Amino acid sequence: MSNLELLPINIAGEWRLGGGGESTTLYPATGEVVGRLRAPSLEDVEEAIQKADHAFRTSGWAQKKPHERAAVLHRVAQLIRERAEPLAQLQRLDNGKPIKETRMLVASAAATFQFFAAACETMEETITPSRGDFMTMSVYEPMGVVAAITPWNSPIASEAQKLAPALAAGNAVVVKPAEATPLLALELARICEEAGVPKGLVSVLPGRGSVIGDAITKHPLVKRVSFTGGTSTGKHIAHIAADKMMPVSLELGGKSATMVLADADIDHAVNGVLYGIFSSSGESCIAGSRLFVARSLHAEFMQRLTAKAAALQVGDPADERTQMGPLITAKHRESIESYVALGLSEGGRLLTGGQRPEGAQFERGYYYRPTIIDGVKNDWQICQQEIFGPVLVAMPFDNEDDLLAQANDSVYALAAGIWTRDYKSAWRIGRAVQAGTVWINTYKQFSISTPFGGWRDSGLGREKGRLGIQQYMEQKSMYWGLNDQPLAWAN
Ligand SMILES: NC(=O)c1ccc[n+]([C@@H]2O[C@H](COP(=O)([O-])OP(=O)(O)OC[C@H]3O[C@@H](n4cnc5c(N)ncnc54)[C@H](O)[C@@H]3O)[C@@H](O)[C@H]2O)c1
Ligand SMILES: O=S(=O)(O)c1ccc(CO)cc1
Repeated sequence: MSNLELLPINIAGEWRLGGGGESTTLYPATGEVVGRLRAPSLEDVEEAIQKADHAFRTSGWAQKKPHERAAVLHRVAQLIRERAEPLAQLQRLDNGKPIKETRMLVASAAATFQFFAAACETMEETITPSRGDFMTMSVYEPMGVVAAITPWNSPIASEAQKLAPALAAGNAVVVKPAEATPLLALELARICEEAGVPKGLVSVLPGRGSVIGDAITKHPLVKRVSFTGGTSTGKHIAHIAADKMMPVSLELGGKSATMVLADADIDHAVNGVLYGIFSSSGESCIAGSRLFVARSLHAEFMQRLTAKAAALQVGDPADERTQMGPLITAKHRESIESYVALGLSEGGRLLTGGQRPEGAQFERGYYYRPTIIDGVKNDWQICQQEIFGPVLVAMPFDNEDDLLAQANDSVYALAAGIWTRDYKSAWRIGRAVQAGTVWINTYKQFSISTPFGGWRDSGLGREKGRLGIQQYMEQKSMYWGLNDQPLAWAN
């Protein structure tokens, strides 16, 4: 497939080859080339941002009545649904996620556009009765050009989560997808164009983060960056933003605690813990990667968990039965292998996995077996660093205080899971655990109307939810004088 034609990229509505170097997208299950493009040059970035700003000011998108913008975004949702299967297959080729999961991601992308279409139509400016002889009004204005910088693990979902509210709010958007997975962002831009988003309002600039991402973030016409990715990149972006006094939202890494109490429904908890860590091959910011099990249940639970983990269907992402596909790249697999070696050298006990699967079907892809390391201590590096792969570390706890002290002892605070039949324990622990999202007797479930984001090193700001649109707008308070008398001094 390496004689594939070079794909055009979208520079402010013009589909053409970028002026930068060639980059290829590999299918992680086989290493085959599934996409080739030329990255944008820095001149292309400049042109895209200048034209996006021009389109923002002249296309009339920001001035459209909200229901008119909503109609276009509803069409985007409709087109995504009509093309759901090809989009799901493209996402599978782009990053190797099993087809069952990519179908869910595509459905969620359509729902995201639908939700923000409705949010834009129903968002009201507020008028408040006020002190004195004036009426006050709080209104929201679009910002101009905003940037969406996304990672490789769930491109269509993270791109929809940024594009939909940013467009709903009336902005122009520059999307910078991850180097490894540019294909979905390009398709989404085509769909937006077809649905009636004005030309020039959306650009897709794939390329190296340290070059293209940096140039976008620093550009004076870029008024906001919505970033999803690693914590160190997020901090770098926050520094640039501070210099520009630019608002940012940062959806970053995690090392989420899953807690199984002594009274948990064991079957459900085993299933939930497995899904929480091994779906998406653990390449998920919210992966439940640190497991705490009540000491009285620990031995039995680990035995059942290990047996089920070892039996998970690892294999071809195109196969409907596959539960775990390959990792994104050979290099990422090497990083996971070195984390496992580190955990074992720290004293962890390998219960299952810890190696590549054997067999002809695994030879070309970047596969790794579901891995569980027990007997760790929460302050070991294997428990503190985000691995972003199919590696679960497990340890017992003695009581609620001990559990909370360990669960909260992390620089990350993105998500947590609690498995218990006792609603009072669930409430107490759920309130005391430090995390942006807490799942009780479930895991890794989402509603577009519920805000999502992290605390501490897991991020700043929230995406989704009714207020998700407001982060793409500047708020303005207006005072209307109602007094016929001249303004008095010093009131
Ligand atoms: N909290 C969330 O919602 C969420 C969701 C998915 C992934 N993540 C996190 O993403 C990480 C994995 O993704 P990744 O490896 O692609 O992350 P990454 O930080 O390396 O890259 C993310 C994006 O940032 C770009 N980038 C890199 N350097 C940049 C710079 N200097 N300026 C601007 N942009 C730059 C990359 O090109 C890419 O598009 C994990 O840490 C994971 O936890 C978080
Ligand atoms: O890291 S992922 O599991 O892909 C993921 C996708 C979406 C969201 C928020 O909607 C969070 C994490």
